[in-house]
Amino acid sequence: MSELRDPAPGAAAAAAPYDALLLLSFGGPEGPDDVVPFLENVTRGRGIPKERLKEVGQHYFLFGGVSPINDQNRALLDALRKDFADNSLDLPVHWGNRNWAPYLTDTLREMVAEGHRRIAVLTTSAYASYSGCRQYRENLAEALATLEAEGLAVPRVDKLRHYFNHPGFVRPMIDGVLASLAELPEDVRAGAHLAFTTHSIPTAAADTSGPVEEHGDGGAYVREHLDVARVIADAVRAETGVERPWELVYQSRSGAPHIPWLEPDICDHLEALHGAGAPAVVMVPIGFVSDHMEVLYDLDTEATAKAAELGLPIARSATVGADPRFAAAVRELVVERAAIERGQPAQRCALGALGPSHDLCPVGCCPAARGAAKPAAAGADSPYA
Ligand SMILES: CC1=C(CCC(=O)O)c2cc3nc(cc4[nH]c(cc5[nH]c(cc1n2)c(C)c5CCC(=O)O)c(CCC(=O)O)c4C)C(CCC(=O)O)=C3C
Ligand SMILES: [Fe+2]
Repeated sequence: MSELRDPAPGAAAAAAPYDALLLLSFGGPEGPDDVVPFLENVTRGRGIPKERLKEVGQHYFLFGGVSPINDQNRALLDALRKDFADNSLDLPVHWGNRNWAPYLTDTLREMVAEGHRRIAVLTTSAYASYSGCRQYRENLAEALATLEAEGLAVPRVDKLRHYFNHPGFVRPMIDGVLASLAELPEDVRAGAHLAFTTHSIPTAAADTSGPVEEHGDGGAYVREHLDVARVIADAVRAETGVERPWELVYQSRSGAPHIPWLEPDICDHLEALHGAGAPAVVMVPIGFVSDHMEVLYDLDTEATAKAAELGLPIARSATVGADPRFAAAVRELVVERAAIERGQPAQRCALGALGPSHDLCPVGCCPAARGAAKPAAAGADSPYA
């Protein structure tokens, strides 16, 4: 079909050397019978207490055993395909997950069978950290090793740079905060605080997130989130003319209680804000790409119930999801990286103070906390070209 279109001059070559994009995500259960096996996939070898697993299973059962993440990814696939078609970027988009069907290895096997050899990878995780970056790179290496063992061609996979500060990721969230403020009762709107939230991770993982020179004191993970929070808070102030207190807080902690994770938790934060007389709060889930379970349960259910109990007016702003500006940002990231791989100049958009993130994770980036180091693809230490 694509041969029948009349591409804009140069557009057909804009993705070269890439011949496909892979959307790489977390995966989630599609019904009640999937919940326990899914949780086993997620937590294999990770030392999550049984009690916590039972509790998280309940979150999924509350939603009929269906994770919202799969439909979110289907919507993002549609948005990407539409954006690429509208902009004559002739690049097929495939989808594979770490923890549930469609599994990454199966998707890569199909892509190889279709003849794809040079694949750009977009993960549904915007920031540096072991869980959000290296673990996906390990999953890619494991999948490539499986293909190799099956005697199949091993494609080259390049992970697109972290997009936490890309305007196409940040601007929809700014609009989301403005919309949430408008939803609050008028008498508390001007005094509303902003609570930026992200996934808590062990402090040891935060401290070693990002390239080695960024390790220490929250590492790249905390620094990147603070930069995005500041950009959004500044833009909201510029738009509303109101200076609002804001803070970066955390949610969705798991792991054993004696291991320190990033704090404060959103629920404790709401309590503290209420105690200090804050009239209202907007929760801004900057750490998440779509409205998956962490957002729908931990914020929209648990934290929202906490606020109701306190009598604290609260709103939760939108994640980017399948926003067309995010789809366009992904196209820009592909075209940018493709130019770099061809040795040509590229436009690298970024808001905030940190600048565009690296293309290739350097050696020592986001190490795993436990066990021997596993091979990781799409980085300077990749065993694959
Ligand atoms: C940084 C980060 C992100 C954000 C970046 C990104 O998006 O990748 C994220 C996203 C997600 N996490 C998800 C689900 C889970 N995460 C868990 C456990 C953990 N997450 C961690 C970190 C992160 N997780 C960590 C350090 C653990 C401890 C165990 C380990 O070291 O691996 C567990 C086990 C039970 C529990 O919660 O304890 C579940 C079920 C889903 C799917 C939701 C859905 O189904 O809609 C999504 C998008
Ligand atoms: Fe998680």
